[in-house]
Amino acid sequence: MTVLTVEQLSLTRQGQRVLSDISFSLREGEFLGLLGPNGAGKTTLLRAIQGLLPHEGRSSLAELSAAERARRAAFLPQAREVAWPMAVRDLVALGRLPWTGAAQREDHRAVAAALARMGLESLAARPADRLSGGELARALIARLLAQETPLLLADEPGASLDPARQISTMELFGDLAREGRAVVASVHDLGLAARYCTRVLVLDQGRLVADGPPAEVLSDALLAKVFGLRVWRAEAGGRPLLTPVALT
Ligand SMILES: Nc1ncnc2c1ncn2[C@@H]1O[C@H](COP(=O)(O)OP(=O)(O)OP(=O)(O)O)[C@@H](O)[C@H]1O
Repeated sequence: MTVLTVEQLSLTRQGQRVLSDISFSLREGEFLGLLGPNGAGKTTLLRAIQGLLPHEGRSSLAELSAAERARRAAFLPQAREVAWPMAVRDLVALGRLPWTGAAQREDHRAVAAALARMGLESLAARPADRLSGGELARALIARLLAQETPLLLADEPGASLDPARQISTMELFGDLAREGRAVVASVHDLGLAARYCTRVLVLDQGRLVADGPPAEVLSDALLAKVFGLRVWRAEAGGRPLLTPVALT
């Protein structure tokens, strides 16, 4: 089933074309990596498809009412900050607001499951402004999970996480996709994207320059042209492994 349709989406900010004619659709079961150099338009696209920025063209998600959109899609923004010193458990429970907005049994289950999935049980009562950067990042991912939406949108979910937690987060998103949800994540680590995403979109200066399975899309020619990189390649368990080794 299609969970998101984006058609000819374009966006201009302060006279500059930031996104040009982006079209793609996403089905349940897909873990889509949004790739591109700094300034390529990844954050702008993640926000525009939710209707958070005025744009031309269409996004099926942006057309929904705010309440319905919150039941369809959860969003992890790039900024890892909390405005109040609320307990981690309460921060994660904010993900439940689109559903009941009250402390129902289902909300407690979803919050507990999200805390457990991010290994945060022992920090649940800690005020969120007294967490390390990586712990706060995990709490915000737990809030994303607690929303229990068919579609998850995450802007650099690996930012601030140690290498093992970056891997476990990518594995978690892969598991969610296999369970029938759909995930879109902007990712700078090409190795992680190649290994865990089922599909990648590559943006370059606001244009969609490639869309497909990582093993096909992340060719030497594309990586050199878009990222200015050479990579070392191997394969493990049927999945591509790649590590940037030099600037071209
Ligand atoms: N508020 C703004 N006003 C004007 N231009 C903006 C604004 N925010 C971002 N831009 C521009 O839009 C373009 C795309 O930015 P965006 O943040 O979407 O890139 P990105 O691919 O997410 O980059 P990064 O990898 O650095 O996070 C950039 O050229 C940026 O300078």
